[in-house]
Amino acid sequence: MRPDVPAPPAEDPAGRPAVTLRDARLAYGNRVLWDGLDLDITPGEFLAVLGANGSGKTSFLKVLLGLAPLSAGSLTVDGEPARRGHRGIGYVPQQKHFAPDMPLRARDLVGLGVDGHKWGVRLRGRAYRRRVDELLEQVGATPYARIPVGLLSGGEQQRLRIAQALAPNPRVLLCDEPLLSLDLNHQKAVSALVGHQARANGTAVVFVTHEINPILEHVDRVLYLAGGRFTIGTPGEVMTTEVLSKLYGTHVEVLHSNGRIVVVGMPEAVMDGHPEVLPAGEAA
Ligand SMILES: Nc1ncnc2c1ncn2[C@@H]1O[C@H](COP(=O)(O)OP(=O)(O)OP(=O)(O)O)[C@@H](O)[C@H]1O
Repeated sequence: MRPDVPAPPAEDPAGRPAVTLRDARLAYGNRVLWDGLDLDITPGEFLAVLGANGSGKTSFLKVLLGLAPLSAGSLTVDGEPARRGHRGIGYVPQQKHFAPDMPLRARDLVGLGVDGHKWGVRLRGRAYRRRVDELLEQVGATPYARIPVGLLSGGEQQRLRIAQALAPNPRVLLCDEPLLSLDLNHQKAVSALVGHQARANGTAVVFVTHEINPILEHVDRVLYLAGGRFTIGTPGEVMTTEVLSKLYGTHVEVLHSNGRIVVVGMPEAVMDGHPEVLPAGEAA
């Protein structure tokens, strides 16, 4: 019988990036979300994707998931063209509640991540149970392991989704606002868990968020999207008044206080999700 616990991702002998985008463009009609995007995400890197509503953060993940085709340019994920159902990708979708009558306990949901979503009768050994227990423990879900998922709170359900996505030890982990509806302690715990997944297991993390502060200590680079433009760099390089003002095309103020970053004065048109009012242009 094959072991139920996945092995850590093998070192890539070629040292190739986990994700490679070249001259990538995504546009819906004449609305350009980004253009000329060149990006290598290396194994173990933690990339935060930031931007206002409608700037294209979720669309970026959809492209990596093979759910939306690039309008131009190329993309490989784990050395292959992006495609649906890639086993090397873990995905934490934007939060949706499970139906109250969903016939699945919390530990069963996490177990689906461990044994590859295979339905039907399976012999599940001690290694499987140990891995599920470990994941439940890591997200603080042990106390509700036997409760049907539909009866859990939004935050409790979210922690299970994170455990499920981490279960196969993915090469690439895509997270779409995973901290929404988590309290501060669980935001910290989940951020640390995802950060640890990157460092310890070489998983490349792409983390979409409106709020960089809870993940700041784990982030290597930021991809900041705004008004059809983007900029990429370390948080220290990107989160400055000068860089974000250039990106938004108007003066915004980036304040640093007690280790937190606050962006003040983003233009209404961008915050309203109508980025086409700003000219699409080159990367800042
Ligand atoms: N399939 C589609 N066809 C046309 N337009 C789309 C499609 N998918 C997304 N869009 C548009 O692209 C823009 C970016 O959407 P996206 O969901 O990627 O934004 P976001 O940055 O994740 O926003 P939010 O922070 O509100 O979740 C939006 O204006 C959206 O309406």
